[in-house]
Amino acid sequence: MEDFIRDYLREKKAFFEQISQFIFSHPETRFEEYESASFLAEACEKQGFEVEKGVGNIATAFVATYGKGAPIIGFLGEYDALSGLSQTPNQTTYQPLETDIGHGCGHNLLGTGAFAAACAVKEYLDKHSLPGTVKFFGCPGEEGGSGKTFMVREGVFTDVDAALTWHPSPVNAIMSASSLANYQISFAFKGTTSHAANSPHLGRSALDAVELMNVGVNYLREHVVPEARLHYATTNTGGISPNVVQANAEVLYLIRAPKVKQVEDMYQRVCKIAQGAALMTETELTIRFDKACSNYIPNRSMENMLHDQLSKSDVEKPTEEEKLFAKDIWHSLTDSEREGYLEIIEGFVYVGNGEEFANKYLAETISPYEASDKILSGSTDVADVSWVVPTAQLTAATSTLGTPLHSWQMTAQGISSFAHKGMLRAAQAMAMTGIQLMTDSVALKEVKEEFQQFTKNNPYTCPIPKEIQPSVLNK
Ligand SMILES: Nc1ccc(C(=O)N[C@@H](CCC(=O)O)C(=O)O)cc1
Repeated sequence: MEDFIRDYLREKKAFFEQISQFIFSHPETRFEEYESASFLAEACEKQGFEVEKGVGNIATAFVATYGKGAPIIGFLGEYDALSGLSQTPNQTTYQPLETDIGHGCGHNLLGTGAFAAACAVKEYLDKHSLPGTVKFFGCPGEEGGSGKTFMVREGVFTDVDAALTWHPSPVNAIMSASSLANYQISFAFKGTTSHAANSPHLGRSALDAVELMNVGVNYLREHVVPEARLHYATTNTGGISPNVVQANAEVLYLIRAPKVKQVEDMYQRVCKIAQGAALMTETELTIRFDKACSNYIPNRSMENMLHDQLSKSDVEKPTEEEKLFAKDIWHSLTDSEREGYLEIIEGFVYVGNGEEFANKYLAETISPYEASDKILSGSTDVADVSWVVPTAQLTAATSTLGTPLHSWQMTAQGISSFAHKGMLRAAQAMAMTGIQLMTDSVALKEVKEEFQQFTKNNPYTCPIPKEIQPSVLNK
């Protein structure tokens, strides 16, 4: 089986690279991934999958299905990009492009790798006339959108027995840690315009309200759980004229903590601060819930399987050219980024002291597996899938050690030959685990029992209120 998967993915390397390149060169932000989603969906159709578009009431979400009956194994693919992260690929200096959007989190690789895994499983099922269904989930809006959380709420994953996914990074490891739950909410203040010099007493400044709210939240930070994170972006400053009192201003808050309940409590307190700011400035406050996601629930049985398969994965060694490119990327990082390279990979649950990386810029080894009880300081909507379907995720080395996510260097390496090798390594490990789950009923049973054990005592509630629909980025 291993040989079949490896050979299949090697043979189709150029095909998958071209898909990753297409997504990379059509970067689109949350819920506007029209080009990327149709390209991938069409590729699924051409491979013989049946495609249902617009699932979960999201235009850029889709499910591609192949096969018959149980078990149903799902691969989760993302393809959204980020604002502010455009960069000329394969360059080692900062060279943003005219378009502001770029693949600074490697989702062109993520989506394509998961698709490649689904294709490899399909080929294997075909060859051996095996029962079972493979599904590729086209999941939009991971960045600031929680697309999968909406999809979970709409029942898109209901019939799936197990789900697999991965994320690009500088190392090969099993992402066995939890992640932070979060809420994203917009606070809009409405005041009264006025001449800022002639009649300032008649104006009521919405911008003042935003500033006072931010000051209030700065004081809140001292009194929340230590893992909590509170970020904000001022999405409307009210205009560019200092001599006009700003009548409309808006701030978007991202509130994170290990548990949804903790996020909810902080959210209630942030709302009080916003109300206080409105009271102080005599402005009117409108609160709009934007999106939310849960904390990630690991499945140890599946992680063990995934680690065994990842350890069997085999890709071509880095070339001299790739090593030189990586060296230049390494030197483009700041001192703190280089010094903190271990911290970054520990965030992906790399286990070790880094000694195997001495004088190296690219990881070639597979990290030992550890059932981590850590909580990553980031969030992912894969978390909501993990509450309703047994889920496991790995990470594969696609970038130079020290490369932070959401950096121009991450975009710069997004379609490099090394990144594509990592993408195919991830596809191999996921496909082999998928087949194992489909053919070894004892293994699947163990995975499902562990999941049921958890859900029995921890029922899932979607953190996004019923009436909230996905929305595009406020540009
Ligand atoms: N394996 C990973 C999965 C997600 C991320 C990540 O950066 N996620 C965004 C998602 C934010 C959101 O939930 O809106 C973040 O934490 O800021 C990082 C590594």
